[in-house]
Amino acid sequence: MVSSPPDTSKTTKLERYNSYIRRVNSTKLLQASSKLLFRVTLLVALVLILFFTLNYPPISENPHHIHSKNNLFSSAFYGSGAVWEKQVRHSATPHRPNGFSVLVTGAAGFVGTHCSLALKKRGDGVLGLDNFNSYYDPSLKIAREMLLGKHQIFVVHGDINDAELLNKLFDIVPFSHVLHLAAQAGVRYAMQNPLSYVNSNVAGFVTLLEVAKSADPQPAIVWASSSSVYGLNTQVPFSEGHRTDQPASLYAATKKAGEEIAHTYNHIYGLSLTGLRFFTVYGPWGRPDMAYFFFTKDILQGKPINVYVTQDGKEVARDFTYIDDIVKGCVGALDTAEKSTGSGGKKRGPAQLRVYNLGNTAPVTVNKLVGILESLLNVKAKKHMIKMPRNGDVPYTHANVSLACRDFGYKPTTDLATGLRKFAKWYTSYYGIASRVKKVIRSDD
Ligand SMILES: O=C(O)[C@H]1O[C@H](OP(=O)(O)OP(=O)(O)OC[C@H]2O[C@@H](n3ccc(=O)[nH]c3=O)[C@H](O)[C@@H]2O)[C@H](O)[C@@H](O)[C@H]1O
Repeated sequence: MVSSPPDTSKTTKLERYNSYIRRVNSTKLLQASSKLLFRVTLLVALVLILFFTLNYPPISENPHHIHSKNNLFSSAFYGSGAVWEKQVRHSATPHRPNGFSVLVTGAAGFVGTHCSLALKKRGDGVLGLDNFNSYYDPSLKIAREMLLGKHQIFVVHGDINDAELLNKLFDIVPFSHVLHLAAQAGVRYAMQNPLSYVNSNVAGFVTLLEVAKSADPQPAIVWASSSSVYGLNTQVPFSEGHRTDQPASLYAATKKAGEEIAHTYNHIYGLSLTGLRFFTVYGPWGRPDMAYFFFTKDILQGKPINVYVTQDGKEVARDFTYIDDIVKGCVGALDTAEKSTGSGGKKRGPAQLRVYNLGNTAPVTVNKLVGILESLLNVKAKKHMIKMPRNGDVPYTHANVSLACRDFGYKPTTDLATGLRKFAKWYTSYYGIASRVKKVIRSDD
């Protein structure tokens, strides 16, 4: 018996129909998912655009992006655009007849903040520039920036090595002066991170000078050199004419290089340049990497501190200089700075080239400094007297300031005990521990 083939016509139809439905469904699914994908991509793109627009420079470089949104003057939140330019121009515009228009580099730094406030207070226009690097706690720099913001001083977040940004700032503002304080500071850190000194103190300085020499008008430049350039010099007190060709640290060597570079730009392009050799500056809003600052912190926390003595057991001393005296010196140097003589990158005649010591003229041993802190804080320090490590430190500094006195009346007026009391008062209030350290508060009443 021959069996007839089974009737598959029904099942075949059904299968075809099912396969058709599957195809339709998968096409629909494909269309739906591509729509979804398109919308998600659009959303991500929008979020990214918003993120990068609102966070220029990037968050990693702009740690205070959250609080700065609401403060017109507290941050260069936009790296370009009409609003940003308006802020730059407004901040740099003087508010007194014949007032200066000063670009302050390192404006969120210790000396930069104090100088910016002093200049603004007397009616000069001040524009800050700072890269907010993390050499020490950037939150302190941010707090300083907020203080500047309260006084209508705008700080651009940027680096002195960014020639494009510098050119842009000079395009917007015809700066009469630059107070150049941005630098890699710290004597001993140079052994850990030597290239950061070359990058900021040499390359950054040259970048700034390159822009300044081409600017029209060329600004007069006052900049921070350092007492450390005296290095192994043994003649005291240190005078500007003494030898400075034996730096003891790379920090000192880069500051000395800055002085030579200043000579070159003055010689070739007619830039007016004044270098100020600061002597161990201290005070409120100071640098946490400096001994007086971290000694205060450690003493209050009951931690031991290392007090250095020389290799032959002698006490180490510094010509500690209070910040207000340094500010007066910086302002005096700006006030007496002559105009640069060049234009369009060409020298038109000889220009001013100066170097001054700005110190206190009264060296104090580090041991004595610790004694003053102990009495202010009412805490006994756990002192370890150890031999000064061979890391670039010098045993002694002492400034002769007669040149600065002659040329702009520089006369330091704050002794170490008075200045440290002001520092300790600020420190305990800033870190919210004033009530624990009653003596500081009482003594300032
Ligand atoms: O005039 C300058 O041009 C420089 O001044 C400052 O350098 P210095 O004078 O070395 O200040 P700072 O470190 O506070 O040490 C103070 C004293 O404490 C001693 N010191 C230091 C550390 C320690 O643990 N123990 C100690 O005894 C140490 O031996 C020293 O005797 C700036 O930091 C620098 O950026 C630059 O501006």
